[in-house]
Amino acid sequence: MGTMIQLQQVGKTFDGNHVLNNVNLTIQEGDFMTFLGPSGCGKTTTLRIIAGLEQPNVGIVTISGNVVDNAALHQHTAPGDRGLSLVFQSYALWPHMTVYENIAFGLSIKKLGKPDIKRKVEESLEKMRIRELRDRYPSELSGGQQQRVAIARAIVTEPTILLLDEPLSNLDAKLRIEMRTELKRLHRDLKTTIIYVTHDQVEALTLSTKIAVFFKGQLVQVDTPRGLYRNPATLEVADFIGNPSINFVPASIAKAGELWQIQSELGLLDLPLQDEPSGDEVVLALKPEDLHLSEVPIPGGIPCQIYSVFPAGSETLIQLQHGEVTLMAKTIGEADFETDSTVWVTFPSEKVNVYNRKSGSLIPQGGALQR
Ligand SMILES: Nc1ncnc2c1ncn2[C@@H]1O[C@H](COP(=O)(O)OP(=O)(O)OP(=O)(O)O)[C@@H](O)[C@H]1O
Repeated sequence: MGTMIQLQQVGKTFDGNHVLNNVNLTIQEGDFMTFLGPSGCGKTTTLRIIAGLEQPNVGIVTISGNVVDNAALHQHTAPGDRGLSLVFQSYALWPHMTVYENIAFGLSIKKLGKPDIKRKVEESLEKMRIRELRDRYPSELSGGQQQRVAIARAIVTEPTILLLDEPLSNLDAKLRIEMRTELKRLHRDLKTTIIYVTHDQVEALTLSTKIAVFFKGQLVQVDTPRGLYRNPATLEVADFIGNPSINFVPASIAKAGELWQIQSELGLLDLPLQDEPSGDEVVLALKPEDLHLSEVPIPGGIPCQIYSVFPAGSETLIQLQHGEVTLMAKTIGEADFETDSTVWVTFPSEKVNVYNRKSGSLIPQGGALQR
């Protein structure tokens, strides 16, 4: 798999405001790369720069080995000349054309024969499950139906790169999940490189092969969904990923032989770390699902008060109190815990993430051998 798209030190300012700073990113052929981050962090701007709709003020953009933007040389290749079929799902549908005609349009300008066009349009209608809408006009469609037509129109030309900006945002919860399945299958079947913008972490985690996380115009982490979920690179990312939010516990740290001894309200913890902490203050991050609750005292169990219980059908959230520390635990299924009763909490020490308190950066666990 070759490199499809590369951004080197890309920066963008709008009216003197830096909306992208020093973005370095490589997208491989066949990746399903999702840009994830809170509103206004620069995801769409990055996508538009790749498409050529926006010009970076700084940096170089390369597509399939060709430089398409070099800010220093004032070099800019127009969107249509980037040697790719770029398709924005958000492009509006043609109002005077039926669904069928909208989808067929891209093929007819490619001068495909009528029978081929018909077959391909029928296929993409089928894939998006909108066959019954083929003769309607866009004004006769719901927002979600329009989105599905737009995706069908995007995939019918079999582009090498598909750019999708929040394509499922208008769909209701059930349809969203169905369409996620369809998009995932599409990616597998078409082997297209997909770049996908969303602020929905579940969507990012379920669909992508890689996720690029943006915060305030900075690219803070590029990782697989699993890597991102297990080891968020900063406290900010850790706070953003996971529902309910991850638990943070301030702690102090000191070297103890081969290990590091970490002291917090939850007690003492000895961990191997790959790097030296940048000071003696750290923050521990514990995922709600990694906390195990016992109704009887167990060795190493931290006594906690049940503050509140939130049953949610398939899972139960339990808010716990230990001294000044509040913890959220998540268990699968129904759980009958009495409010104000005591439980004993344990967690696997290898699942704990340690962050430098000042810089917010992760100090990965593991000895030198695991580097
Ligand atoms: N044409 C423009 N002129 C001025 N400012 C702009 C322009 N386009 C984007 N911005 C600003 O750049 C920042 C990044 O915008 P961008 O659309 O890339 O964010 P985003 O992460 O995609 O957000 P959202 O999820 O809300 O779409 C925002 O502060 C936005 O207001």
